[in-house]
Amino acid sequence: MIDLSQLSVPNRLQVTDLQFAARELTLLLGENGAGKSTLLSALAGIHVSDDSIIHIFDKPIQDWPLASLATFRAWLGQQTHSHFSITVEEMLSFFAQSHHTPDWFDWLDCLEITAFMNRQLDSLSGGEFQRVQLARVLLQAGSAIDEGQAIVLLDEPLAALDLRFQYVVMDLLKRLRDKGNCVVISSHHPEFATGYADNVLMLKKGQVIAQGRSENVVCADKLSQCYGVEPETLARYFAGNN
Ligand SMILES: Nc1ncnc2c1ncn2[C@@H]1O[C@H](COP(=O)(O)OP(=O)(O)OP(=O)(O)O)[C@@H](O)[C@H]1O
Repeated sequence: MIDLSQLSVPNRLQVTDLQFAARELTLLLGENGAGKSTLLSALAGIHVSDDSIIHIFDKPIQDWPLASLATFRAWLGQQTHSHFSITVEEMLSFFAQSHHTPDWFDWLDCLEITAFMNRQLDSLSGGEFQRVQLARVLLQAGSAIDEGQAIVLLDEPLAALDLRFQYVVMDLLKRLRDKGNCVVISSHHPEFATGYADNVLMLKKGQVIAQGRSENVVCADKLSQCYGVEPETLARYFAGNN
């Protein structure tokens, strides 16, 4: 679905030859400032330099009008609060108007949003707000997601979520992937690579330092290189997760 031949953002990111396929969930890992958001926003068609070569469904990304992209590309940026004094329901129904799908109710149920539909957006906790943002971006591309034809790009979808909701969201993303959608997310939770991600892409200082199947990439030496954490510390961390 996405074929990136070249992407160059001076002093931020330099990557070549990356493919993101249908029915695959890719996890982007990397320390703060590694370039994950820069990569995701370029794949989303935002801030793409003229000399970048990225094809979405075989068409150069620069040739896609943003309004067309928005119908099949779900994009979650990093946003921690709302600038609007409206209710959750008002905000979500704005996105529901043109893309109402049966999955809409499942997503609200799954993300447990129905209980606070009448609350003001700016009164929500960080995790509640993040769940509403996830519902919003899925809803926007709802029809394409339902048909398994969407590209779902989420920058730190697990940020602010408690442990249970981290699993809820990862399970939801896995279901979207299983429908045929292409899912690419960034996260600071490498432990979710196993059992959820088909591929892992590790970035450091704007370069890819490792990529491939989760079991080959998420190992102590590569994580140590990626984050600059001692292998012994990582071993303790992963032992604690078992
Ligand atoms: N608008 C901008 N102008 C200039 N430099 C930027 C801009 N946004 C980000 N950067 C820089 O680009 C680099 C990559 O940033 P990016 O946000 O892509 O990293 P990240 O991997 O998503 O980090 P984090 O885990 O902290 O979210 C960083 O050095 C950052 O300071």
